[in-house]
Amino acid sequence: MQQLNCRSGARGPLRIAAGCSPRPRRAHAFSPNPFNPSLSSLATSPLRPGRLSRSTGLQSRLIPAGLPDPLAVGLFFAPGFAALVYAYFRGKGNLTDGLSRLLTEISQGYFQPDVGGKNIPVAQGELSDLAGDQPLFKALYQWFIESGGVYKLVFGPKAFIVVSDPVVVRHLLKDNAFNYDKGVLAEILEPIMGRGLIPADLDTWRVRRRAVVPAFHRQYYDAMVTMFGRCADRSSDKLQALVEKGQVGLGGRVVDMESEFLSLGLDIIGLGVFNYDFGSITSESPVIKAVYGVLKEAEHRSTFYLPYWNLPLADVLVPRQAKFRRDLRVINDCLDDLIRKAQETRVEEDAEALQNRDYSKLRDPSLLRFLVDMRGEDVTNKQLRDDLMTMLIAGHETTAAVLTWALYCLMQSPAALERVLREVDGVERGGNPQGETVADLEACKGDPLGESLRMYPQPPILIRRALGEDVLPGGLRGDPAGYPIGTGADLFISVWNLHRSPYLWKDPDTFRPDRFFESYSNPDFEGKWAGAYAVSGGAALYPNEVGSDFAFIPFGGGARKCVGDQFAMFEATVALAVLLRRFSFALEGPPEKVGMATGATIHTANGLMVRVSRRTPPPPPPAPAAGSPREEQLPRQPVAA
Ligand code: HEM
Repeated sequence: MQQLNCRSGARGPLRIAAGCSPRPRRAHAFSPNPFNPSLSSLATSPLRPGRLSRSTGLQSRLIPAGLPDPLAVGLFFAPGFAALVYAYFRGKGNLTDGLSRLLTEISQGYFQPDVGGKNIPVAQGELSDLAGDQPLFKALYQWFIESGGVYKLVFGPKAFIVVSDPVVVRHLLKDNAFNYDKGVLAEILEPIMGRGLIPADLDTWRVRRRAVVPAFHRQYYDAMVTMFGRCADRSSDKLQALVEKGQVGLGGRVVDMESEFLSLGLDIIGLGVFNYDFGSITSESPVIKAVYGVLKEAEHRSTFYLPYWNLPLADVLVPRQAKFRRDLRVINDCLDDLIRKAQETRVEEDAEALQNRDYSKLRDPSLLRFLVDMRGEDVTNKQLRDDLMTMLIAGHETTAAVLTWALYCLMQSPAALERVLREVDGVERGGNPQGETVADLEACKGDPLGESLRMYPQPPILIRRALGEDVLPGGLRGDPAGYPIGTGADLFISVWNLHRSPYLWKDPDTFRPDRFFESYSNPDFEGKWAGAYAVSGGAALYPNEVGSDFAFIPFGGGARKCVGDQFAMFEATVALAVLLRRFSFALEGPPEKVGMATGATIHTANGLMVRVSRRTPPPPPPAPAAGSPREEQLPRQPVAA
């Protein structure tokens, strides 16, 4: 573990401390973008020890909202040149650090609005200290161990409060959830998702959430599970063909399974959300290319320092912005066409009648159909498009990433894999899981999938911005008086830290699906954290934030919790079951070679290269006698208390 020096009120040439920015909507030009705070594109030197101090809590605004654009543009570019000079004359020669130091001095000199958080410990250092070879969410872990569950991370004139404590997370996501919006994340996503659920302002969110949630109902899931099986069969057939080509003398064929899961995820989300078959498992099309282009751009924006997309004439002057616009147009045209067709065939009914339609006979069971047919929902086409785009993006990479890391973990854990195989061979009885069987699969109830989501949360960081003043609870060993923060304070909820916290989990870095059958508590919380009780095998579909009192938040929690959680868990379960039954997977090369990179989700740095070979499943065991406990058939390894 890297050592960090603590000192109070550090000042001097290396210091970059400033404070939280109060919503500089127009140009928070120099804030690193935390949607994916890897900063890898900025890093020019390896991670070095940073310094921690108690903050003076200076808050800054770089460019006040309301400035005319030409001035904003001038302010936007000028510091870049100045930073070059500054970095040069301060003898460091690192543009990023020079820029950051310069901004600190400017912000401390001229812009010091107060958004609170004065008593929160501050992590300080060069920007390059915070980056390096590893993604930033991993660097955040080191500061967490040093400075506790609430600390401030400062970049130039911006600061983010990093939260890794379940007591504080519960406060942010549940107890005082409506005091927060998505802040910087919404600013990045708004050009793509408009006012879809993720970036939506609270008023829009309330209306759309009420409309969208009923669309995820029992019959819909049954239809989806059948569709998941069909798409997984397509993936299987493709793998089968690849394996047959490479089988002779090689013991299998090396395939990038991450890429296969991305294709599978895209086809599934297209069919489930707007009944559009991308067919990406087997082909390429302009729409698929455009979707990947937009996803890539979203990711790039999340790692880039300057919001070039807000600049006047960016569409003309910045080639990637021009490409982004073209890609967005292709997708929007496709979505508009689907929406138009759905509008033309609209049959209005109330939500209950819609849920009781016979989904086994529906040609279009999609969410779009439901949303268009809902009585009284005079929603604009633009809003519908925003909703669909949001779900397309939110539901694609996330599930693919879960499958990628679940397979990665299972390939290295023969005992866990063996248990999953016994189950999929037994429960499926030769066919794909259907609506009634899928929830019986322990894999679905979360053991391996839940455990891989614990180790590789998607996304690894949630983002919030305070809409009003608040006092964050102190949490474990924090300030007992709590931490007052003001309007505009930006927060990272580090799901990675929470899920790997040594205060919340036994062996946090070990893949151990059985952990969800155990209970865990920590008296150091002095009753403020209820602990995690055994959740698997119970009524919950998967281990979740309720059973862990916000120590485990794979789908967030509270009002803004993921609407697609069950969709995703069913999808991942079916895909895993279908593929594991037909194929054997072995990691090609050492696990470290896989590496980690982060965008909106954690993906591999080098692909998940896997040797795939055919597997002959054993004959299914006899059906269990009515009422016999499942546990007898599926003995589990004993788990240490
Ligand atoms: C394993 C897959 C998935 C994971 C890990 C995941 C994770 C999450 C998380 C953590 C949030 C909360 C974000 C926050 O609080 O800032 C969220 C929100 C959301 N997710 Fe998912 N998600 C997944 C799949 C899906 C799918 C399949 C869909 C759609 C079909 C979806 C749609 C959404 C939407 C619309 C929101 C915003 C909810 C709101 O603000 O009301 N997600 N997701």
